[in-house]
Amino acid sequence: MARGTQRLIFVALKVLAVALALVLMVVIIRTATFPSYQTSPPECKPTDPDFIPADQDRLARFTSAIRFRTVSYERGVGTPQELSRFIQFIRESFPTIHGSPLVRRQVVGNYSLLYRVAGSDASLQPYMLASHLDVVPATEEANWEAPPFSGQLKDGYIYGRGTIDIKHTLMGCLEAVEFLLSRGRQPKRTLYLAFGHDEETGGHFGAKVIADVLTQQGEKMAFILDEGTPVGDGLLPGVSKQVALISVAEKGGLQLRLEVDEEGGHASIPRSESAIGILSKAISKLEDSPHPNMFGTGPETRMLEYVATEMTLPYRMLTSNLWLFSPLVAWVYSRKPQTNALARTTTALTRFNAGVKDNVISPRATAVIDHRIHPTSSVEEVMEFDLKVVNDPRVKFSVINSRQPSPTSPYGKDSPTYMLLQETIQQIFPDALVAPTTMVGNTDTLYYWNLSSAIYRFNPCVMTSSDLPRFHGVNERISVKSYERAMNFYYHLIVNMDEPLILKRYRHEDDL
Ligand SMILES: CCCCCCCC/C=C\CCCCCCCC(=O)N[C@@H](Cc1ccccc1)C(=O)O
Ligand SMILES: [Zn+2]
Ligand SMILES: [Zn+2]
Repeated sequence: MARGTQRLIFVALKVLAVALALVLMVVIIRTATFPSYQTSPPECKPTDPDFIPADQDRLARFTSAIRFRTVSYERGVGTPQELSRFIQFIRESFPTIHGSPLVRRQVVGNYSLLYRVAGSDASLQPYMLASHLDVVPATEEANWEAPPFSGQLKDGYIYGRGTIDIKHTLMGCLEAVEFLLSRGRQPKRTLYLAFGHDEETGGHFGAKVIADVLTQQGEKMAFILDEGTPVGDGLLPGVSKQVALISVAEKGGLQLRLEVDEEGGHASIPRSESAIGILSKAISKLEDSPHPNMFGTGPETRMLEYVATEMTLPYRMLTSNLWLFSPLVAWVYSRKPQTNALARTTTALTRFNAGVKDNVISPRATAVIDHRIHPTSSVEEVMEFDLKVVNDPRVKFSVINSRQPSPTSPYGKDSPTYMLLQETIQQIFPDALVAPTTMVGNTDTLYYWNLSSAIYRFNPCVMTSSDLPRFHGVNERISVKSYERAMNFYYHLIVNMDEPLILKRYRHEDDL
């Protein structure tokens, strides 16, 4: 090798070594100095004078609520009589709310409830706590440890459909307001309680109508809090502490029907391709072609940064240096369904129908695909992607339902409402970190976009990964302690909203 070439290689190696040393230094410095986003407000204790205990009466009210079979089956098909009975039960169970001159109650869309609790200072913008009255059906009843509509108490847990989705927040909000009013207190800021009756089938006749009513009344909310992500225990890799996840955005949705119509006929004289075969190839292509991994562009990235300082060293190093390791973390995210759902638009094949008889070639095959769209993508982008992937004019696409991803609500120290939520969560869950994230399922908040630019989705309940299948699944349950925390969470949120110290600390948005 010529001496000139040798020298060049030597210099190149030296430059590379210096560059690597510099990168390593930056990685170490960032790991050591990465900021903490957590706060430590005073903990809420059972000895506090304004602690709401899960006493016999409150537990009896909650278990009774679980016994109402307020099931939604499909769009427009629910259980109207049971909803009416449940509404009557609510009316009788919370006498202070329903007798208070401060409270106006409206039944909206026949079965949804909208309460307005008048604040003492009309100059302050109101806010809204949302939940829903309906539940999904309970299947596999025989596999439940206690019947799904029993509200049975077993080993410290209340069993039943709706215990974590979402009658605990519905009843929790009502208990909090009842407690507040029965102590003769009036909030400074007006608050709304909005309870839709068909969230589980898209909210078309409940939340949508609530939103119309509020829009007609010209209301704008300082913030809205609806059902959402839980306090995760062991859900985030590399974090041993619990992490309360506040969803500051919600994925969009695109439900597509795919249809192939071909000639059918006798199974003894088949053609080379059938409707079933053509459709199978199309959906198999879609399943094999995931939408791009968007890690690094949405709240899923910030979620990691919010807990970075509490992570084990390898994770902490990666998370504090996403400028370098983002592709690696994106790959890690794609490996598990829960994190994969946060990082990209997902594709779920939910229905496949064809054929009527063993020896008849079906002239028709249909399938349904349920996409959940990443906050940085759109319905149009997803449609275009799918058409390109399938690339077969024999496969007809039609849209069953679509919703764009939500706007992202403000979060972090610059947002007083987010900080109010964070601090309230840490009062009730003192061991938990708090982080923003994206809601991968959909909620009634879709209809509330025009009412507020600060919409949050949170479920005040600790959940491990083994609890997640209980959502819409078998053995849905909540511990008595968790229900107690839910009631106190809403009560403290209401009180904190009027607490000058907390507001002063973060006050620099006009709406607060
Ligand atoms: C590190 C990862 C942490 C991620 C944690 C994820 C925790 C997930 C927690 C809860 C998920 C379950 C709650 C989902 C509730 C969504 C409510 C729902 O099912 N909505 C329906 C709405 C709908 C829309 C259109 C037609 C019918 C119904 C839905 O999304 O399908
Ligand atoms: Zn729900
Ligand atoms: Zn649900």
